[in-house]
Amino acid sequence: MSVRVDQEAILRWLREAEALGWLRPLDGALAEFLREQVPDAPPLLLLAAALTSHQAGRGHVCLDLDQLWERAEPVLSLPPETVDAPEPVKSPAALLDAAGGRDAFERQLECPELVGRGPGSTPLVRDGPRLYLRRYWACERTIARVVQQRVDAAAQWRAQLDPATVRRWLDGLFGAPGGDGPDWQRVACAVAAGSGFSVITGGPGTGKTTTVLRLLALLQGLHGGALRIRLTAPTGKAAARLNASIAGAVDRLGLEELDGGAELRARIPTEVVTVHRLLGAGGGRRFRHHAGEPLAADVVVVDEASMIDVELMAALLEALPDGGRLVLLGDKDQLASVEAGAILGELCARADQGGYWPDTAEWLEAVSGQCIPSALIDPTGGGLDQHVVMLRHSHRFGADSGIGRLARAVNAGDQAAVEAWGYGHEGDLARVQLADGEQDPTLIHWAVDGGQTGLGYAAYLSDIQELRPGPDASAGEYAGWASQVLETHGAFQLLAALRRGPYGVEALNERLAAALRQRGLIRGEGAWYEGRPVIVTRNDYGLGLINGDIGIALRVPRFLVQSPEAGGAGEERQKVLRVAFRAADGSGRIRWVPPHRLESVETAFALTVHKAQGSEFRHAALLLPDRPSPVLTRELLYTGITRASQWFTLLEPQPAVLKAAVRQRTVRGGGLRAMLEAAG
Ligand SMILES: Nc1ncnc2c1ncn2[C@@H]1O[C@H](COP(=O)(O)OP(=O)(O)OP(=O)(O)O)[C@@H](O)[C@H]1O
Repeated sequence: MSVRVDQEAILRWLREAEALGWLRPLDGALAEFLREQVPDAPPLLLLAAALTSHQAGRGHVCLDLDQLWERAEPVLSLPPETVDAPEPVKSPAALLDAAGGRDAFERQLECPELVGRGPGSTPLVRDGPRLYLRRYWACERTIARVVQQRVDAAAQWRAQLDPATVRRWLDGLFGAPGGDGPDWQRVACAVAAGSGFSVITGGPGTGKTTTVLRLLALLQGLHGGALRIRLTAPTGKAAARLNASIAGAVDRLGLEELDGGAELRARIPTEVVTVHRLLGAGGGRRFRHHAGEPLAADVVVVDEASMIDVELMAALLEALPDGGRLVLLGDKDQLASVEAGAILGELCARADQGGYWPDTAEWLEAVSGQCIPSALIDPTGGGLDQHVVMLRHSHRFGADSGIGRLARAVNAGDQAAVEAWGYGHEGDLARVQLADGEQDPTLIHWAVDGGQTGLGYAAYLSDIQELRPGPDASAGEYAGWASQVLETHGAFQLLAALRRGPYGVEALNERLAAALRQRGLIRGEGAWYEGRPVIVTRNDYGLGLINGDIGIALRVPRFLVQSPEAGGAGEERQKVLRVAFRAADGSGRIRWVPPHRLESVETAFALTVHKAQGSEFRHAALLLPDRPSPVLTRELLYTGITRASQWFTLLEPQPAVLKAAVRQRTVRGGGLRAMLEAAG
């Protein structure tokens, strides 16, 4: 039975949902704005607009109406982070039902002044079962158009290559082909060499970086070293990380052994910039480079492409010159961008199955010498699938690695394998039950002492005391100390799925600080104390800090941070608290920042998995909450597990939560795939 749900009832619900923190003020403001534009706007349309905006704020480009009707709660993640809606606020699903079901809802979305079906100026766009804010629809359309142009031009790109020459180069770079099954790294180089647009996806340690560097050597080899190549990553953190590792990775390629290898090496760039910098971010929203002023680049490589959002991707694709080649690298199974868009996931939707056409497989064999397994050949595959390669072998986590096995099982949704994982510590994995809920001292034992691994926070806090430079130490010695403390700190990280509640990072940070104080590992009250680890939550160009940077508060002599050359004694040697950050340029230099200058930082004893994306720790411990939550998904678990390079610990109060999380997929609304299929 339907009840009357009028505009006032909807707007009241939106205000209540906002007061509860379920929706952002922006979401309700959109509904109010639409009502001002069209005073008799259908009430459910106002609700749908607010929910579309809510989805955009949570990383969804659109509101998928089919999914909304199937399972509103996980799709909207409402009520958030808790399972029960406090009475008397209805869940949105109950509200929709009360309003008369899907037919009534669909009828109310027919409002041409506010909802368009394509290009135009309405604030909302309806495309199939998807409802978009116009801006996101336009971005997705741009991405689909540019990708489709390049997919359509595949034959021309391949025709420019002589298969025998490519094969010779690949043999030089990879050695003669051999081994069981195809070497997907070679296949990836072949796919990307024969295409203006390609995607190389793979889990941790599958060799994405190594492969792309070989690809660049191949392309430079084929073009006489004349290509202008740009390396880029969506976040400053990811760019800095690649910057720090790329020179070493180029060295390991062994290019010197090739004819002309030294010149080739010199033609492979090692500088990685953010996509914003590449495009020339100014003060406003427009970039310096766009369709009318394309980038001066022949090849653009985007690392960590799973973290790129639709707006940035659309801007990048528009700025790509016609003959420019784009290569996206990333792990399709990781959590997607926090901003709107799960582009890599959508582009790689069929990467596991291959979907290569027989003539693609034939061409790939001719140029790479690798035979594509018949299970991955499909004459009905999509055009886009011919441009996607998945690296399937991890060089970091071999068959005997527990972390690798667990990550694969979680990723595949293999509940039996996950359930078979018993409590205890074996090899590189530990599964620990917290019998006494969030107050269980075992949690502190693992976070502070690292359990059997010995890698917990006590290690860096001890370094602070034990390695502290003597009274006459130089600025360089202080920097060396800070560098060591940051290094030891970076070996361990406690991760949590949630922000709020007893198992969320906020409560954990407080609990850990109290436990460390009790142990005498940190001293002093107040917000700032020596040893406080902080994470930067917003880019601060003035200070040269980027979102995701981690620093540690340390006591240093005043002279050091005011005028390092001055030296000094007595008064001058008085200690002040400064936060030590590693400079982002990969130089390892230490920057000392006064705490009061840091406007957007949070304590980092515990981090959400989202925040830790793009980082890696020797030991990562993931704490699950005591009951299922819409945010606790397979992708979140996988991303958490793969942050660990040597040891992974799962801390859980309730074994059922892990099982539920493995079953639950992150639902991302997005129509890129549908747009490409419609165009192809
Ligand atoms: N074909 C290969 N043979 C042997 N070792 C390899 C091969 N490819 C990569 N490696 C090694 O595996 C490790 C991981 O490689 P790489 O850093 O390229 O992977 P990635 O996928 O970029 O990793 P990440 O998870 O950091 O993104 C490196 O030590 C690299 O030298």
